[in-house]
Amino acid sequence: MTKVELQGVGKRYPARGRSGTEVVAVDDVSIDIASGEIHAVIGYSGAGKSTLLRLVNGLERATSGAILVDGVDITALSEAKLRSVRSRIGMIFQQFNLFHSRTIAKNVEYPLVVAGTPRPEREARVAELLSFVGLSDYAASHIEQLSGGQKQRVGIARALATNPGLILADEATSALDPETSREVLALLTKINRDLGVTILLITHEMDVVREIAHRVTVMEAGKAVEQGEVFEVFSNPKTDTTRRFVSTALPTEPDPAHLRALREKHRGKLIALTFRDGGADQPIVFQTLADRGVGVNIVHGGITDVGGRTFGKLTLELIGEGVQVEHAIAALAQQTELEVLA
Ligand SMILES: Nc1ncnc2c1ncn2[C@@H]1O[C@H](COP(=O)(O)OP(=O)(O)OP(=O)(O)O)[C@@H](O)[C@H]1O
Repeated sequence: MTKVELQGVGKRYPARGRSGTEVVAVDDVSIDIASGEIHAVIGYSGAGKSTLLRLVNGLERATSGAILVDGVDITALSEAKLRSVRSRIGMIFQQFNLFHSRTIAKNVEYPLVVAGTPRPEREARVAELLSFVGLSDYAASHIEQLSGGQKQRVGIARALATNPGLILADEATSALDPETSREVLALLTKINRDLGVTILLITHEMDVVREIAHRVTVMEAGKAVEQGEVFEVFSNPKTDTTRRFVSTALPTEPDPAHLRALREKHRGKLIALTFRDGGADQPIVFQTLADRGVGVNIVHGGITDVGGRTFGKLTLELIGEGVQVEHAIAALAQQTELEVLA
């Protein structure tokens, strides 16, 4: 279990050539990652996620701020001391970064060889790791004989070899299909839960965050623009960037063009209701409408799970006499978050 604290971290790259300008890849980012937490950093291309990850494993030096790994500021360490910190950090990559000329067992064994672990111990550990990731039968196979999901399992076994307290995952599932992604995410969840390993992952996929992260930082142009528990951040987004991520994976309100199309088709009053854990649920809403003799069509949206909690938006068409519909809207507004759309 490892705790990571980023305190006002910045990374600037000097201008390239005469006419170039300095690049601020990471700009005053602070993140507290508790021991045993799965923390996701989400952002679009160029937001600074990869740079941030390289700063945490010490492959690059921050130009400002402090990065404390279990209380030790790695920005101030010598290269030799940094290597020792790095040996307690496992890395997982989008393109797996495996040795194609070696067997699966040899790939997993590699960090143990580097760490100087004696051979009998290494062999036992490799067998244990392959069993943990469900690849015991593939020890003697070569990388090209494996599917993408299996390759990532080898990557994960290798990352776990030296018993790290922290795993850094760089777009670990971006190269995989949705089904295989879910299996790999389930394995990461198991590692976190059963072994207590802290995980810092970077991604541009909202589904990854929704499925496994406890807390999230949204990055944009090098800055951390939102941060907190996954449910809190995504059920109540404050920035356009976060709203755009939410709309890729969660049912939200129709955009203006879609709303116009809905309006063409549905002549009744259109309202959007927000459902969240602890709030009014659907039976109450539909009962309220039925009690007032108001008919209803669900025309857009859905309900899903965010960080293990219910969240969603439904756009409804209300059908009935004007005054009944107005009364129904007033009653619903008492029970749940409601917006009259058109
Ligand atoms: N070594 C470097 N030298 C100069 N600029 C760099 C360097 N590495 C990254 N950058 C710049 O820093 C910014 C952030 O890049 P970074 O790769 O960290 O973003 P990202 O969010 O990981 O995006 P992607 O998912 O596309 O990798 C970009 O403008 C990028 O061009």
